[in-house]
Amino acid sequence: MNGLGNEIVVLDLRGSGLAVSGSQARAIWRGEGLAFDQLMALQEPRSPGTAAFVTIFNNDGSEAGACGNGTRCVAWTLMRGAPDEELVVETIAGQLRCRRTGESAFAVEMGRPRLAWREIPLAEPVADTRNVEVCFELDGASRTLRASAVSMGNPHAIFFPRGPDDFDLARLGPILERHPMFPERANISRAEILSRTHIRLDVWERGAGLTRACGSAACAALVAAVRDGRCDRRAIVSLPGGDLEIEWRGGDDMVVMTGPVEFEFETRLDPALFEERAA
Ligand SMILES: N[C@@H](CCC[C@H](N)C(=O)O)C(=O)O
Repeated sequence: MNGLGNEIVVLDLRGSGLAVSGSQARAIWRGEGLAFDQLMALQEPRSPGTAAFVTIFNNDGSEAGACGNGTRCVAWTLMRGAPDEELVVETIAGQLRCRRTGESAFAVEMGRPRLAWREIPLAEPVADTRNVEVCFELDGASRTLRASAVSMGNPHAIFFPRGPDDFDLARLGPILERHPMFPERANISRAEILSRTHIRLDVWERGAGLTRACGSAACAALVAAVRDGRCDRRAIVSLPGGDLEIEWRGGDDMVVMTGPVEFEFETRLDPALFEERAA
């Protein structure tokens, strides 16, 4: 499947008694036609009232606590052929309520943003996480950039450069993703405020690189823009793959992401094959 071109494999392991490891996820990514940005592995629910437990892998085999585009794909998969219009899934970061808003469109309550330095996490105390100083060497010269850091269940650093040419994401993404300030690495975004209700966003994803869209980054970017007083609480976030609507609700602090999904194809995997490839 894909969510705005963010390539997602939904692997339904419910009822199989199987689990997938990081090295198996990497092996699946090498399977023919299966290259993904994220793999969403569905397992039996762990908490009452939830439809499935979802383990999220990036294509480098690392695990993530959140994936907005992938969660919409999971909602589509779980609601397929069922009359349900709403369900809750669980990840290591918490429970996410998903609601159908159109034939192939879903709204996901992505959780409350975590803004304290320990929660993101950052490597050292930072009083104002809207203004995190990141120093590094590039071409033999020292550079300092400032990011707004937000966790949406996964760590995000949002940069607001003067113009897109001031921030070469393909070059800076891999350096900043692994910067010592981000002990669990970070998703790196370049954001441009087009108006109070419109943000343009490009994302270098932790564990996956440049992608056409990243739902949790879109949420983090709106939160960062609202914290700076630059955007209203509801805005369109335009990514290379298309638009997401993001709202950071004032009442309950919840961030809600709404957008489409696309089904591409379905196949069956032989677990033995991927055991061999992972070895
Ligand atoms: N594509 C995702 C984010 C996936 C996880 C991320 N790369 C991480 O490691 O935190 C999205 O749509 O949110």
